[in-house]
Amino acid sequence: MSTQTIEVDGLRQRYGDFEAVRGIDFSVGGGQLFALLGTNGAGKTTTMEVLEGFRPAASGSVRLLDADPYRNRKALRPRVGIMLQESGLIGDLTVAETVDLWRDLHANPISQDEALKKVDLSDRSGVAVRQLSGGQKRRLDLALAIVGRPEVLFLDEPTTGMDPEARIGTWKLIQELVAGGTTVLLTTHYLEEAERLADRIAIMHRGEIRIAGTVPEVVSGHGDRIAFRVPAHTPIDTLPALDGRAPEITVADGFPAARYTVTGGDPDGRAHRSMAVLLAWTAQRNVTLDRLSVRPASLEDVFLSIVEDQ
Ligand SMILES: Nc1ncnc2c1ncn2[C@@H]1O[C@H](COP(=O)(O)OP(=O)(O)OP(=O)(O)O)[C@@H](O)[C@H]1O
Repeated sequence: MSTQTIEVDGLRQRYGDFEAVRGIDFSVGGGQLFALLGTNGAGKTTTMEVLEGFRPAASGSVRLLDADPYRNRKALRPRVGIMLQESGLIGDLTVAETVDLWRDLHANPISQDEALKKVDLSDRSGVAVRQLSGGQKRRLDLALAIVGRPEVLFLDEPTTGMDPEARIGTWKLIQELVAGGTTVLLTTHYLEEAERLADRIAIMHRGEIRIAGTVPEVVSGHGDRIAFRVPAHTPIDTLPALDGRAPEITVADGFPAARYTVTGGDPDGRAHRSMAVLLAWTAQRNVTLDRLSVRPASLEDVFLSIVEDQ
């Protein structure tokens, strides 16, 4: 018996000759939220579809609630909530009728009122689905996914198309569900969403998981960033190499801007030693650096370094 609610070992998936998922491993414990991030076409939805039982694993092993999700799809269905990337809502039904239709599929659903309240659609209950905005349809999709009190929730880009207020409301709801013990697998293109919600993340690219862990684990080891602008006409070709790297120079509004990535060489102080070298250079030349900033690598920096590194 597995202690993990979701377990993926060596999963591979093909469409004809094209291998969309190339041997990935991850697991998600009960009451945890795991976020799959990645480029378009990285294989996130394909991975989720295997876990949802829509298709068998071509190779490798996938377990959901200690069962094979494809073979045991019928038995697992009442325990699982699914919010697909594209919804299959019926345009002629009202919001309330749609929720009731889904409630009828479950043994112990939450009430219609509660479902609509959770996604802030109570005032739209009598409106035909076709008249909802894109963001409101996403919220209805979420209500349908949680109506049966699922133990595991699959959310494929849940907040795409939502305005900032709806997105924050949705994050709050997801956090409440996780706090109540629901296990969530989420895909998203919003790095902030993953940072806010996820216990652990994985960044996928071209069918592979390139890095995984908690957000601090994922960004650690990717160094500090030093950035600044210098006055026009400063001899930037004399800027020192820091941590063995020349600066990346761009010109914005007529001012040369420099950026360094500092990854090592200063175990206890990170960018401190590099900063000392840089400030010595400014003192020698009597140059004042404008908008000088030093910060640790962000999730976006790590994401871009993975995507740019073909
Ligand atoms: N039914 C299909 N037939 C053929 N190829 C497919 C099919 N579904 C997906 N693919 C291909 O498999 C790859 C992975 O697609 P998938 O939808 O899993 O990616 P994703 O990471 O979810 O992307 P996105 O962020 O754009 O939603 C893509 O190159 C896609 O074109």
